[in-house]
Amino acid sequence: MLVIEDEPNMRRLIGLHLRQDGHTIHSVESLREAQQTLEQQDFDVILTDQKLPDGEGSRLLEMPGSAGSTGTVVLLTAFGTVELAVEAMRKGAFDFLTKPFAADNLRAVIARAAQHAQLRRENLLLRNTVEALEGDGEIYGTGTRIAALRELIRRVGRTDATVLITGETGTGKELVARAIHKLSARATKPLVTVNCAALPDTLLESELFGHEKGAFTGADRLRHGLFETAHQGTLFLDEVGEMSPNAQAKLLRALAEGKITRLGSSVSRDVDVRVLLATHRNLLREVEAGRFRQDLYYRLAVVPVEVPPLRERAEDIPVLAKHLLQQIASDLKMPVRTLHAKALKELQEYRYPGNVRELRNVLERACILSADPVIFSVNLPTASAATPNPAVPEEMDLRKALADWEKSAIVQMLGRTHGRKAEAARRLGLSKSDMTYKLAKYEISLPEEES
Ligand SMILES: Nc1ncnc2c1ncn2[C@@H]1O[C@H](COP(=O)(O)OP(=O)(O)OP(=O)(O)O)[C@@H](O)[C@H]1O
Repeated sequence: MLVIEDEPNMRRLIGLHLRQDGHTIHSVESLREAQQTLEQQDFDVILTDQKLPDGEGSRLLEMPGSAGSTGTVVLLTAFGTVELAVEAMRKGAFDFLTKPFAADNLRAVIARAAQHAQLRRENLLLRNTVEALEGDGEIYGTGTRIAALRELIRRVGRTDATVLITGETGTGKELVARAIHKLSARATKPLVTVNCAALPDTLLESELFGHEKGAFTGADRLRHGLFETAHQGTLFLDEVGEMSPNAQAKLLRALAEGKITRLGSSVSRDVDVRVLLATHRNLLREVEAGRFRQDLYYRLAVVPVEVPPLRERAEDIPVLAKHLLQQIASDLKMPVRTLHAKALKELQEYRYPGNVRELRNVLERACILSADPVIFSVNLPTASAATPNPAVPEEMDLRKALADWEKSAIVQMLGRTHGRKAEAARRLGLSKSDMTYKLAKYEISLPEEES
């Protein structure tokens, strides 16, 4: 609790009564001191005298970033100023007490205020839990790579380390972030997620760090940044590779010093936030290209967690597919479909440029289209199926990539046809002379009798 009262006797009396009820109390004597304290720290309940040496206590309700928005405010008013108190309640004060008051009265009002603050906190928590329940949060998979990932999550979960989660799109990076948060000591505090790619530069900054009223055109009121919202909890910055240099500099400061500054403000605030980040980019390459700050990279990459692409863990597909089919059935309110062995085989041979998210889409389509409770065949996008790795990197030599792919397709097909050139050419849709030309071009040699 924060108590703002300039009369020493009254301050002592209030402290005496409330400490008896187990409240922890911080006292100040003026509005100015109160504001400074509130800039550094949040309180559940704020009990303020209305008549303070430097102004009216109810002004706290209007000050940026203070009482009204973060704590439950109770006003102490002199006898005869009840109208003032009622007006303050309209502005968001929780209750008021008229001096002189009975100790019991004080304790009862503060107890209710504390309960209100507690409810508010629980409400926030509940909202987080509901969000987390959207998926059951479990990372499905039976393979060794998923087992290693789970083990790593368990280890970093217990710490407060900044974790950089990398992996292709749809591999489950957000799921990993949720799992880490859930295992941490911050699990009962908020997990706040921001997609850095979804917001333009300046908006991202004000979203993360907040802004004061009037900080820029359109900033018509104070806004708390998500760093403040995530106080004592976890902030998950998705697609961090897309951050502008400006935002990167501010993020670096927040991580290095544990302080943030709202746009348009000169006051820096302490924040206690654990940061998790994800990107589908190779950040080291972004550093080399001068698009990502090196100092920030080294701060982020303390504990890298890599989520492997789905095509490298086909052994996980049976379990994942089963789980996703149940999820789909419940989402679409339809009976659970099962997979025929043939369909499962098709799924395990596909390369999934969109990873688990794509697997889910494929299954959802199959569920909707299949009249049978058993899915015999899934409709996989053939164009991508024939492409070696459709996730296009930041820069590439397309001609070389195509040549490599062509060579690899020919070698694979020759393997399948046990080196029979004519058969391989037929299956690849090539003429015999084309095939001869390409074998020479790629220096593919065949056993004498076959070539
Ligand atoms: N191992 C897994 N077990 C269960 N569900 C998974 C698993 N991996 C991914 N999913 C599901 O796949 C979908 C995509 O996962 P998620 O959003 O975490 O991917 P992402 O890597 O963060 O994607 P992006 O890079 O596009 O943000 C989600 O619905 C998630 O629940």
